[in-house]
Amino acid sequence: MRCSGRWARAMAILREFEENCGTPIGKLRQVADAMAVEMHAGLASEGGSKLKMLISYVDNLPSGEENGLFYALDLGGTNFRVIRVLLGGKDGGVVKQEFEEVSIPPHLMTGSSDALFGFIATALANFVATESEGLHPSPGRQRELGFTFSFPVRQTSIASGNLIKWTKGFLIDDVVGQDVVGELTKAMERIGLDMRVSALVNDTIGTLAGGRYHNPDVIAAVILGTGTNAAYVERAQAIPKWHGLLPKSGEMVINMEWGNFRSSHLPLTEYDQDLDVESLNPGEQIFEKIISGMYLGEIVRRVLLKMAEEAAFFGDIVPPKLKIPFILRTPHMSAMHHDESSDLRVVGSKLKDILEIPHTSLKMRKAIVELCDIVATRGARLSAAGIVGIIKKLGRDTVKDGDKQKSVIAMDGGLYEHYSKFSTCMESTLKELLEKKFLTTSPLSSLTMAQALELLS
Ligand SMILES: Nc1ncnc2c1ncn2[C@@H]1O[C@H](COP(=O)(O)OP(=O)(O)O)[C@@H](O)[C@H]1O
Ligand SMILES: O=P(O)(O)OC[C@H]1O[C@@H](O)[C@H](O)[C@@H](O)[C@@H]1O
Repeated sequence: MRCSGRWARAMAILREFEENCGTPIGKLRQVADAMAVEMHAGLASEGGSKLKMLISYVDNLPSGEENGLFYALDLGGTNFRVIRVLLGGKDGGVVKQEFEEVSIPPHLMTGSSDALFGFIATALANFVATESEGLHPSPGRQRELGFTFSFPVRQTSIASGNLIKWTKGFLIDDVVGQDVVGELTKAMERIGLDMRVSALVNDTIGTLAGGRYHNPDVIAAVILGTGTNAAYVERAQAIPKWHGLLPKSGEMVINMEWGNFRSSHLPLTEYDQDLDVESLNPGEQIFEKIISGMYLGEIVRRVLLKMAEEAAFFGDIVPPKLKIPFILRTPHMSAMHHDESSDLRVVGSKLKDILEIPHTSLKMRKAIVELCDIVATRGARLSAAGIVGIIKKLGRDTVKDGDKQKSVIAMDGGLYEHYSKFSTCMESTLKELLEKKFLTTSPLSSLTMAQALELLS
């Protein structure tokens, strides 16, 4: 009786959580509409919305005919990458590329500016030293560097911008408000590395530019990695807060910083509130905290902890490791969620290896997989609603009769790339949102909305 009472209590906790995470199609439509409204508000004036809608100064996207040797570095929320690429012009495409990826030492995320940028400059110098034959710049030509920086920056030009705030797991006070290109340039000079930063872009804009290099129909980009964000191509005339010269192209890429989106329609739970309060940036990045890779595993841990504390889900003793924030990472959650074995042995091994919970029954493991599915489904469906918000803002959510318009969204990020149940759910939700919309407007169009919208990884 005691066990069955505990089991019932644990299942009640799980059912309540599932209820509060619900994303019925009507709610997703409200989220999409709210995203479009906030986009307009963020373009109208500085501070007009939680969406910063940052001007990127990128008003000319790649044509695919570029040529030459280029270096890039990408500072993300978890990984740091250095890349060199030789582009071969119209017919040559990407002739050769080499890259190295390193995990960012956690202590650098909360240390000093000199330590972080010194680490970056040194890694870059080491990479430049490995240039192989055929990958040298033309004699006398300074090496140029594209700097992809995955944090909100108020750009002051294509190659300069001041950090607005840190997000994800970073918190380095002496960089906030500083020009991150200046910080990197000083670090490169300190070690005698002769390179010029010719562009500073957010990683969503890098993804959009990379997508457009291959496909002229790319109009937006979404990152689902450690954090989440989106960028898209806006008409320069549609940016009231922009008082600069109108670009020749008539276009301006906008970094939405959609991770900071907030709406009363978002299905937030007590676990999300607690996670936010205890985070490095309380009150900020709420959308990011319920859909991106840094946080999904942590949400699962918090629900399991409540089930353990209030329903003795793992027995009379609450497993000590279960109390450690962020000990359960999203890749661990993903492995459990994708466990196809009949006895859910992957779930069992993760619980044993990560949380030191050696014995679990099959029905416990099934409940844990169900919990992973609830968290991932909410994140995936909200991501799709965000994309539909962009499409709606651009007036591309309906296809006029006979119109062959294609809207391609460039996708990137380790969560999207590796968590297949997440990305599959996101894509099916997009179809659900667009097909329904399509059927209520003009069912005779040559393209269904789902066909008119394509995701490019
Ligand atoms: N196998 C996986 N399953 C689910 N999520 C994953 C997996 N591997 C990585 N991730 C998520 O992707 C994030 C890394 O994203 P990535 O885009 O590679 O780097 P960054 O966020 O530093 O730019 C990790 O923080 C993690 O949350
Ligand atoms: O590539 P990452 O680390 O997942 O970053 C995605 C997004 O993470 C958010 O936290 C940042 O504010 C964005 O600027 C960034 O684009």
